[in-house]
Amino acid sequence: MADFFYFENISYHLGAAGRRVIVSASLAEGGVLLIKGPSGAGKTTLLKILARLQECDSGQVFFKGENWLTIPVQLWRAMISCNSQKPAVFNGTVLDNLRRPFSLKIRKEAFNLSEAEKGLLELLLSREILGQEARTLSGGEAARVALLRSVLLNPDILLLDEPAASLDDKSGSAVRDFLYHWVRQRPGRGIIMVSHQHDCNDLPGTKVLDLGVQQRGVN
Ligand SMILES: Nc1ncnc2c1ncn2[C@@H]1O[C@H](COP(=O)(O)OP(=O)(O)OP(=O)(O)O)[C@@H](O)[C@H]1O
Repeated sequence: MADFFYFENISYHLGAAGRRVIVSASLAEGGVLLIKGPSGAGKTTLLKILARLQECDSGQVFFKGENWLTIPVQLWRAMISCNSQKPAVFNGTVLDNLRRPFSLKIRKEAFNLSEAEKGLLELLLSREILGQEARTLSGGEAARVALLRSVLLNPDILLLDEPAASLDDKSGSAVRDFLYHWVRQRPGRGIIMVSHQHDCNDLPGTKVLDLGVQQRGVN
């Protein structure tokens, strides 16, 4: 389904007087869109725009046929969940951190402990980590906990900024397996991911938007 999620002529500047980027691309249901390009090409900025955390100069985004501006921003952010390169870690244990957004979110699902434990194991983290102070986690552990927190909230689309950047090969591979399983596990999901990993390109349903090569992306 080509019109599951797409953006048209999204235009933005890199910094106050920086280069102008104009991009268009689409994401199929069950698919993955990889955003690539050199450092400073505007990959993170594009993710923030799609998450409605930052304004663009012009352009439109459509999700399931609806223009983004017709959807309240809080609802949009619940459906289109963004994980930054520097994951937010709050005071309290890992369990507190995983539970935290359930008291704030718009959706009605309750926190599911067994789903959280299953996710931890799939991400090569032990159940015992639930009792650990979240601020004592390593960078790679914190990144995986933040990813799990987003997934437990059951978004439609995950926007991920280099989810495997701080991980060793084994953990990075577990994260990629987890994500590719997640996106196909239920209909109505998709992933847009900034990634420098080359091993994702060949996976079925994966498209690449290269901000270093072209300003107008794939359609
Ligand atoms: N809030 C801001 N104010 C000023 N300049 C900014 C701001 N945000 C981003 N930039 C600039 O815009 C450019 C693109 O930044 P962005 O983080 O999108 O790049 P990137 O492609 O994700 O890079 P990297 O691969 O290094 O993470 C950079 O030159 C950055 O300094």
